[in-house]
Amino acid sequence: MTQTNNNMTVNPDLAMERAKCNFNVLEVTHIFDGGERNTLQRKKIEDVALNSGASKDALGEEHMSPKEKYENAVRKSCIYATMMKNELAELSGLESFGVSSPVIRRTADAFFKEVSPFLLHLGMFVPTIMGQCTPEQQSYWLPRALDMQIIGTYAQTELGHGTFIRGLETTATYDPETEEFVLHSPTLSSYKWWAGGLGKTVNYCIVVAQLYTKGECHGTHPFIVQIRDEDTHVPLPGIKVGEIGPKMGFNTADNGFLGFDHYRIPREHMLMKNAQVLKDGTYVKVARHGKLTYGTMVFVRVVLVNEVAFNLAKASTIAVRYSAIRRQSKPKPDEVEPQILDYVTQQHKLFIAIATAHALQLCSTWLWESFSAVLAQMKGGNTDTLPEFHALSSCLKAISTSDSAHLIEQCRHACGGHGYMISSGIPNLYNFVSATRTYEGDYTVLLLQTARFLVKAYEQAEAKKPLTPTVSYLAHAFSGSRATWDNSPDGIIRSFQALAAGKTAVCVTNMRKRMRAGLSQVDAWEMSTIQLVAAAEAHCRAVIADTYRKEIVRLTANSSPNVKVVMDQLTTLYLYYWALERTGDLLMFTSVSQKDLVDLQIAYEELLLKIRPNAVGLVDAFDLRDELLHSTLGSYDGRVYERLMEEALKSPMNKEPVSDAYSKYLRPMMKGKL
Ligand SMILES: CCCCCCCCCC/C=C\CCCCC/C=C/C(=O)SCCNC(=O)CCNC(=O)[C@H](O)C(C)(C)COP(=O)(O)OP(=O)(O)OC[C@H]1O[C@@H](n2cnc3c(N)ncnc32)[C@H](O)[C@@H]1OP(=O)(O)O
Ligand SMILES: Cc1cc2nc3c(=O)[nH]c(=O)nc-3n(C[C@H](O)[C@H](O)[C@H](O)COP(=O)(O)OP(=O)(O)OC[C@H]3O[C@@H](n4cnc5c(N)ncnc54)[C@H](O)[C@@H]3O)c2cc1C
Repeated sequence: MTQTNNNMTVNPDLAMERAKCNFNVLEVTHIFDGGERNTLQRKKIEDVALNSGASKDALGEEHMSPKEKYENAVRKSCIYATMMKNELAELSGLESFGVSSPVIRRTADAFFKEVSPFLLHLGMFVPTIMGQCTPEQQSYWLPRALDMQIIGTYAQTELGHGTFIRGLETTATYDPETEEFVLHSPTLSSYKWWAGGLGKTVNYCIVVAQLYTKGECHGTHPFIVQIRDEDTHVPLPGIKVGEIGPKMGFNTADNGFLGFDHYRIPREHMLMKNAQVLKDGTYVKVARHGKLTYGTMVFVRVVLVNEVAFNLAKASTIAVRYSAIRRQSKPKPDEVEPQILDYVTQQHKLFIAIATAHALQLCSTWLWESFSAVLAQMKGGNTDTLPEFHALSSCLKAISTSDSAHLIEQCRHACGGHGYMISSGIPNLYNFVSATRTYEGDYTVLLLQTARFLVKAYEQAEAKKPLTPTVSYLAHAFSGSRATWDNSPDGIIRSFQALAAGKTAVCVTNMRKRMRAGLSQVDAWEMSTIQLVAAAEAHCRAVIADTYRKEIVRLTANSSPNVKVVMDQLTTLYLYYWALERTGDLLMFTSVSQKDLVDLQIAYEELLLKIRPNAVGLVDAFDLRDELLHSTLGSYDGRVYERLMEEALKSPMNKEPVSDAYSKYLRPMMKGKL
């Protein structure tokens, strides 16, 4: 058991599940924390952040008005930020510890059922200062931002444009007379829209605007802009700012709008690491790659893979624990109603969620390490690996957010009616994660970025030129025969690669055909985009499967035999699941036969039964404290029905025996007096 409480009464079904788990849960926790030392450190941090009870609300957040919810979120953000500066900072010592560290995320999530109004400050404002400022600018802004003397956000998206950054309309025109930039919003569609914390919380923001100097436009560049008085918080003259209104989720994030009326900022407030405007207005390009100003977005895409893996782990913990205590139906009349976890269809819904949380977490660590390597190379002036990394981070961001949102919704389905309750915790998880599919680059748009890279790589392979590591499998795309099917894990990964190569080849062939028929290159590309998205998705699935498998083999090399077995079962389940989801593609691009697929389905079903006894152990190994789950259905003790009733009784609707609506409306209507 990874979470103990001596006085806790645990639901007997959950206790039974824990007793029959045949592997060492703590050993698996250590694997995913990156070692025992990290687990101990994380627990220490969680104890400091959560044991005081500061994360709790007197009244459930869901019963508050929007204004109360926001104020409560600010209150807790301030408590949390102060804790981060003091107690938590002192406890840090792990190499990866930082504002975006998964450890911080774990504790922060206990404070916020939705999100903190400081999310963009820590998630994008601070990283932009770190990534886009010159050393002098950094030494001025960073200490103030880290100390929370100023609070900022990242205002890039406008009413009219989000995806197409080059289409942004806000202008920053340099005036050499005063050595200032004049920020202006020329149209309604140029108003900044969406930035988190902008509505009411922040006093500064990064504004992305079209830079004009000496009458010439140099494209979009980032600026640091003060929008509210540092003392009174009143918006400064020339600034029009407000909150954008209720959303599906993120309702404590005060996403905002922002317009400028010829608003002046000092020249030094342009972030000048990658490009500069000199005092006389001369534009100087510093960076060797034109897209380095997009760096914060790339950073957040990397962070998001971890973010959604964590939220999927929460949803699967809730749904698996609930499925262990929930009994329903009577397939065998002489026996008691089974736990719903015993239904194979339920296992099919849930075990892939556990495996995906593992796969994405390991991919996120691997992606983070690749990112660090790319950054190190860029420090030395080498940007050669950036295109491959952009392609990789784009597709991993797209697929991880989309798969996680889908599987969190599947976890809700697995909890039946109770999963629909806000108190189950799942709706908030879904609302949060479904937004990640859109923000920081829409799903389709990012997969098309990966597809651009794949097509270029395919053409290189065709010309027998060397390929970068993540697409090296394309070299085998020209053998002329279909890939040989083999149901071993490595064989299935090779088939996924064959599928990605085959789909890319189809796209290239179709585009060439269309161009021969007279279409322009742009139109031929456009007509092929459905298939290009599918090719990029297939590529990404091959990358995830390969990384997951390799990392598990590496990380369990010294594990105990039962841990090795259960981790191997889960990776195999992941491979079988996706092979069975893509049978049509496998029939097109590999030698797989109908019999092979029937056999694979049976092997998959048998695997579900093997994993079943360890299901609760597997989610316990995520080691998510109850404070993080915010769930009546998923708490460690499994007291589901008691918690559901306790929460229902907290509803303000139950405060009065008879609602005012009775005397106002119901009674007059029923007595015919309305
Ligand atoms: C107390 C509280 C505690 C709280 C805890 C806090 C903890 C924090 C942890 C959480 C962390 C983060 C949470 C953050 C929440 C974020 C909320 C949301 C924010 C946002 O959404 S910000 C806005 C994001 N916007 C986007 O992503 C826009 C998407 N669009 C694009 O990226 C691009 O425009 C594009 C990719 C669609 C195309 O760009 P464009 O300029 O038009 O280029 P093209 O001409 O198409 O391409 C030219 C070539 O350039 C290549 N390219 C494009 N982008 C890149 C890149 N980034 N890097 C490298 N190369 C790039 C492109 O591929 C082309 O190449 P080619 O010509 O094919 O060779
Ligand atoms: C909760 C939330 C928080 C956000 N926070 C911030 C923030 O803090 N700061 C900030 O600057 N922004 C923020 N955003 C904005 C976000 O980054 C954008 O909404 C996102 O990048 C998508 O852009 P869009 O809204 O312009 O969608 P659109 O591009 O208009 O997408 C609409 C549809 O058009 C399709 N489409 C668009 N272009 C193409 C194309 N070239 N090819 C094929 N299909 C295409 C898309 O696939 C999609 O189906 C936030 C958004 C949300 C939802």
